[in-house]
Amino acid sequence: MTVNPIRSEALIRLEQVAKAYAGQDAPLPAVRGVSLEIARGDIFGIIGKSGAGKSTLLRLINLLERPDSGRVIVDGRDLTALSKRALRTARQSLGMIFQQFNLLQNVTVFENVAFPLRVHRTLRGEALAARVRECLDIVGLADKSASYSAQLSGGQKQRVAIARALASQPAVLLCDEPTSALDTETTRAILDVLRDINRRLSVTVVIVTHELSVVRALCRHVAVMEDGSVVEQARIDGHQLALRSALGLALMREAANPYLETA
Ligand SMILES: Nc1ncnc2c1ncn2[C@@H]1O[C@H](COP(=O)(O)OP(=O)(O)OP(=O)(O)O)[C@@H](O)[C@H]1O
Repeated sequence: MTVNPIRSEALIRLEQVAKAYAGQDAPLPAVRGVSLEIARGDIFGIIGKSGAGKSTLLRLINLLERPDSGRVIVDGRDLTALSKRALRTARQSLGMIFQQFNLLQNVTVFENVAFPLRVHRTLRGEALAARVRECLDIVGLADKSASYSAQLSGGQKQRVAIARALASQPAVLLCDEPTSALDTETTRAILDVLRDINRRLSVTVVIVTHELSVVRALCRHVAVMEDGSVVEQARIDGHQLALRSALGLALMREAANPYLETA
């Protein structure tokens, strides 16, 4: 069952989005007609076990995956109805970060952050340099501008990726398992950065994770996914989260006893 709590203002609205990948004999459904709303300014978690369709759902929001059916509405615009060119522009308001950081290896931190601004010709010269410095400052890496990715720790790499995602001043930051490659302490620091960006810059954060502790620490709302469907949505109040679905209860049991964790 998909529950849709009433929200003040939906920045992101998914209407019955479905996506199947080509299989050997028949298409393999990854997301099965999901509808949900994410409010402007929210920090929204998507949790579930491996293969549940979380990453696919996230990639449907910026149309990195195009839905087979359904509509993706961001800030009142139906992305599925846009031309390629209009979609390229619309995507600039949807920043994204990944588990493996996806930095360019052969250029400096500065050039990594400058990359989207150069590609989209948003800024140049001193204005571009000022924007890059501003973004590196937000993630606490102002002193690493001239470093290369190989010289950085995992946490620093993810900070650079966040700075790069912020360069185009997005309204939304889509985060695909951003802390799964990081240790506990670094995870906490990256979650602090994401919380700070949400609060100070009013960026709406959508985060895919298989860790309930990440949802508890960071999110205000969560959707639980199982086998391509959202089986439950819940609000997190002061880090308190009570899930009721069978999967939600299992996730809570596993989080209480990490040795059981299988996600
Ligand atoms: N590019 C692809 N081509 C074919 N099948 C895919 C592709 N991407 C995902 N799938 C399949 O779609 C289903 C959902 O995958 P998805 O990565 O969205 O799940 P997930 O919940 O994010 O899992 P994980 O936590 O392991 O990343 C899985 O069965 C997966 O094997």
